[in-house]
Amino acid sequence: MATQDDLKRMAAHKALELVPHGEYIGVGTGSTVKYFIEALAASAKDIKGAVSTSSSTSALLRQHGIAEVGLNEVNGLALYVDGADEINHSLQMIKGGGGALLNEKIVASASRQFVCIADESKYVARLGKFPLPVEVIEHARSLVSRQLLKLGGEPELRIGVKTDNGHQIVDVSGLNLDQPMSMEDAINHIPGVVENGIFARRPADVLVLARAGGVELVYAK
Ligand SMILES: O=C[C@H](O)[C@H](O)[C@H](O)COP(=O)(O)O
Repeated sequence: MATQDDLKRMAAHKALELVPHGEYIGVGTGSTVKYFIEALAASAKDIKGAVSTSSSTSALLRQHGIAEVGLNEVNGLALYVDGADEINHSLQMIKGGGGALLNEKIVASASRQFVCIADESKYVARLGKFPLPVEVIEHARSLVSRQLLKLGGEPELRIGVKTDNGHQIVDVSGLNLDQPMSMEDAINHIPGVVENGIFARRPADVLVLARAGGVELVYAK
C-alpha cells in the first residue's frame, strides 16, 4: 500500500509535467516540495532559476544544484509549486504548517500559475480542521491573540519558533472558515498580524492530487 510519502512523491513527479522550459519558477516549502526539488534536479527541465520561499528550500536548491534567484531580480514568475496543509474544492488553502506562509504568499502572488502538490489527506470539503498559522510581530502577540479569540478561534503560540522573517507564529484552532476570503482579510486587518495562512485571495490554479489509485489534476470548481 502506498504511504503518504509515496503519494507526496507521486504528486511532486507529476507536477514536473507542468513546469515550462526556460522560465523562472517559484518554489514553496515543506516535505512535498522537497520531493519536487529532487525530481526537478533529476529531470531535463532547463528552468532559468528558482525563487525560494524559505531558508530550508534555499538549502535544498543549493544541494541539488538549482540556481536561486531573488524575487527582486525577476519580472514575475511563470509558475509557483507548493504543498498545502489543507486544500478545498475551490483550491483555497491553509498553509504555514512549516512556518513559511509569508514568503509563500508573496512568491505565489508574483506567479502566473499556482500548482499545488498534495496527497489525498490534504484535500477537504471544508477548511479549518488544521489549525490556522498566523504570523505575528512578537510584541503584539497577546493583543493579536485576544482579537483572534473574538473571531472565534483558540490561539496557541508555536513555542520556540521564529520565522525566517523574525516573527512568531500563533496556531489558531476552531475558526469558522466557511468564508475563507473574509476571514483572510479580517485576520490580516488586526494590527500586529504580518500574514495568515489562508490562501483564498490567491488560491491554487491546479491541484496535483495523489491518491492510492493514481495522480489526477484537479481544477477549481
Ligand atoms: O509553511 C509551510 C508550507 O505552507 C507547506 O506548504 C505546508 O505546510 C505543507 O507542507 P508538507 O508538504 O510538508 O505537508
